[in-house]
Amino acid sequence: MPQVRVEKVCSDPEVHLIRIDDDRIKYFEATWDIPEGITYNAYLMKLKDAVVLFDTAKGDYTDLFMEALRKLVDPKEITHIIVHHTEPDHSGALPKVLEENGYRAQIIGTAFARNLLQGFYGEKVVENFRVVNDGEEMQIGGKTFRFIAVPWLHWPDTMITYVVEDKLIFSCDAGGGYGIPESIDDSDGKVVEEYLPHVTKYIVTVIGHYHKYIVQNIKKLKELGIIESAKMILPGHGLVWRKNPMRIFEHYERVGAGIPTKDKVLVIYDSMYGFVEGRMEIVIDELKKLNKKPIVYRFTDKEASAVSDILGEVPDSEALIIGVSTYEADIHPRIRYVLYEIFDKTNYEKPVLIVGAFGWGGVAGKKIEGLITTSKFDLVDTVESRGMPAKEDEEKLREGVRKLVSWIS
Ligand SMILES: Cc1cc2nc3c(=O)[nH]c(=O)nc-3n(C[C@H](O)[C@H](O)[C@H](O)COP(=O)(O)O)c2cc1C
Repeated sequence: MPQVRVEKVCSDPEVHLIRIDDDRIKYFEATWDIPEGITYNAYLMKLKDAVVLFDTAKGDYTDLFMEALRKLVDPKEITHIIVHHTEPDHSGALPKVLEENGYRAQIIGTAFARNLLQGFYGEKVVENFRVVNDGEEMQIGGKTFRFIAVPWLHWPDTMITYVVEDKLIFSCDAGGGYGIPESIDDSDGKVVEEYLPHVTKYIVTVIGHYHKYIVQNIKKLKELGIIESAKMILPGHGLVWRKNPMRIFEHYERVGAGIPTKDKVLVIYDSMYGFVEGRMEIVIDELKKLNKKPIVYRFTDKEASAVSDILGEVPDSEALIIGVSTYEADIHPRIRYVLYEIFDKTNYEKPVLIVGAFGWGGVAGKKIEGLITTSKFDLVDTVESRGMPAKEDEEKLREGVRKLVSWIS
């Protein structure tokens, strides 16, 4: 059952986190398996003559959100609502907030955000909307709020807010992750270590399609000098970063650039009746002999891996091995979908070995080769043959793995 956590994260200025812990969700964006759940973070800042709300929560949890908000402030007293990104997991409760606010608050966001809010919730919601441009500053309650556009992190509407005097970055989706961390901030190293793989999975599934913008936007923020000096990063999902604020953007940069973890090789395969699997056992054995660490995801008649988990493993892998059967003169449907998402969301310059099995005419290997040609990945070799692997197939498979490993080193 989703819970709400309300905690003061900063005393001067007074900032409260309102975090909805969504453990009911199964498929984020109706697609990505997230048994780890997700949080929706909003923040309330109380200043001398202003009360500022940064984002809201998913519409399903409007009542929970309003209850928490009312404990902190009479919604009528909210003077400004900053909308960093209009995706409904952050904006769903906005119409209700405005209704209880009596439409007094000024809403602040990009021109894109204004149009999207109007489309999602109607004209009334944007009546008092103030469009801000990239780099624009506003004085609110004695503080300087600088708004910085970070387009495609994760939509074209997205911006972050930098509170200049206090060096606080309200970063919405940028800096966020899946999971429901047991603490609210990064003070516990163990919590951070458990959380970061969920961040990687979030980055690739949610922002991966635009991953070049991760690198570009972080470069932009670094050039503005606000990341190095940030005292706190307050994202729209997951942990608040106040012990080591740099860490989350360093992690984003590593994922964006696809920096590998030494010796990690991602192995993905389908096998309907065990013929591909027989090949993969040889491949995995050879990888281990060469001191590589295979991470294996499979699709069989007994198990199906979550595609979101597979995608989360790609950025820090040194190389990929794809095992595939030919299915109705095409790539097996499970692998077809996985590859579609890999090439779309995690398109990195990494070597790939294809291992295939077929019955009467191999097609899958050739089709994957074609897909690799139009991606950033590099084809090392294709080892494809009929049915049960013969002795000479085994030698070719081991040779293929050796080629892949020498490509990495
Ligand atoms: C539904 C289905 C469709 C298949 N389509 C083809 C095909 O179009 N061409 C081919 O050469 N083999 C085809 N095969 C045979 C498999 O590719 C072959 O048996 C392969 O060894 C399967 O490996 P696996 O048991 O590890 O999945 C098909 C098999 C099945 C069950």
